[in-house]
Amino acid sequence: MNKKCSKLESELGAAATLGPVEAGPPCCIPEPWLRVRDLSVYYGAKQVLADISLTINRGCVTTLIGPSGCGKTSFLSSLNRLTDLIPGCRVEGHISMGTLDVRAAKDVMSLRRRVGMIFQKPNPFPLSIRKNIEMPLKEHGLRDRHERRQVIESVLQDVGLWDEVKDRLDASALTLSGGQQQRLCIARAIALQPEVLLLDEPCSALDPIASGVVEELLTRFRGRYTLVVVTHNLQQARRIADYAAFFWSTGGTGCLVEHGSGQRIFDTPQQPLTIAYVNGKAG
Ligand SMILES: Nc1ncnc2c1ncn2[C@@H]1O[C@H](COP(=O)(O)OP(=O)(O)OP(=O)(O)O)[C@@H](O)[C@H]1O
Repeated sequence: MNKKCSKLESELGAAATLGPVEAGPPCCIPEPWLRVRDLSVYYGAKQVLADISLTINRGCVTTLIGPSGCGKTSFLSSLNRLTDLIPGCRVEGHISMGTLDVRAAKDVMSLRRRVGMIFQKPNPFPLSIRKNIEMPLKEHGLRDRHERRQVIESVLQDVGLWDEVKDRLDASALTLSGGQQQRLCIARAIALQPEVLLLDEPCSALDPIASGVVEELLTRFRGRYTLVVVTHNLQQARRIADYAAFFWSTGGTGCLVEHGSGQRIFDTPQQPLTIAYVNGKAG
C-alpha cells in the first residue's frame, strides 16, 4: 500500500466521533470525473472567470484556493448549474461529468441530486430535523416511509449526529448549534446519494471544534464522493487536499494559475504567485 493510502487508513481510524461511514476505495489511481474546459463566467458585462480548464478526479478531495473575489464560488456554482439561477449570469465553455454534458443537461434537478452543494453558512430548512432530510427524499421520489426512516438514521449516523438528535427528531433544525446545522446540511445532501459534493467554505462559519469535526468528516468521505472544497484556510486545504487548484484575479477576472497534487501545490509550487500565496505573502 502506498503512503497516501496508509495515511488515509490511519485518518479513518482516528475519526471516532463520527458515524460508520463506509468509505469507497481511496483515490490512489486518478480517474477523471469532472472535466472543465475553457470555462468563462460573466455577470452581465463583467467577466469574472476566464478560460478555466481543470480536471477533477473521482473520489478525491480537490481544494480550490485563492484570494477573495477570484471566482471560486462562481466556478463551483457552474458545476451544478446554480449559475442558471443568477439573473444576468452567463457561462461559456464545456463541463462534463462522466458522460454527461453538464451545460446541455435537460434534467437539472437530477444533475443537482448528483452534484450536491454545501454552503458557508449552514442553511437548514426552518423545519424539523427529520423533515430537513425527509422532504428532499420525498421530492426525489422515495415513497416508502420505512425506507425514508432508514435513510434518515443512516445519514445522521454518518455525520455523527444520530446520538445527539435521535430523541428530538421533530424539534426545529434551527435549535441545533451551527456545527450541528452544518452536519445536518451535509446529511441532507448525502441522503440523495450524490456523486459529487461541492463545499463552499464549509467550516468558515464554525468554531474550531465544529470545524475540526466537519473537516474529519470530509476526510472520511474521500473515496465515497468526489469532493470539491473551497477554503480560505490554507492549513486545512493542505491537510485535506489530494489535489489543489490556485485561482487568482487580474483586473476583476479570475484565472487558474496552477493546479496539481496537494503536496506539490503546497510544498513545491512552481508559479511565483502560488509560491507567494501559499507562503502567506500574497492575497
Ligand atoms: N450575483 C453576482 N452578480 C454580480 N457579480 C457577482 C455575483 N456573484 C459574484 N460576483 C462577482 O464575481 C466575482 C467573483 O465572485 P466569487 O464569489 O465567485 O469569488 P470567490 O473567489 O468565491 O470570493 P470569496 O472567496 O470572497 O467567496 C466577484 O468580483 C464578485 O463580486
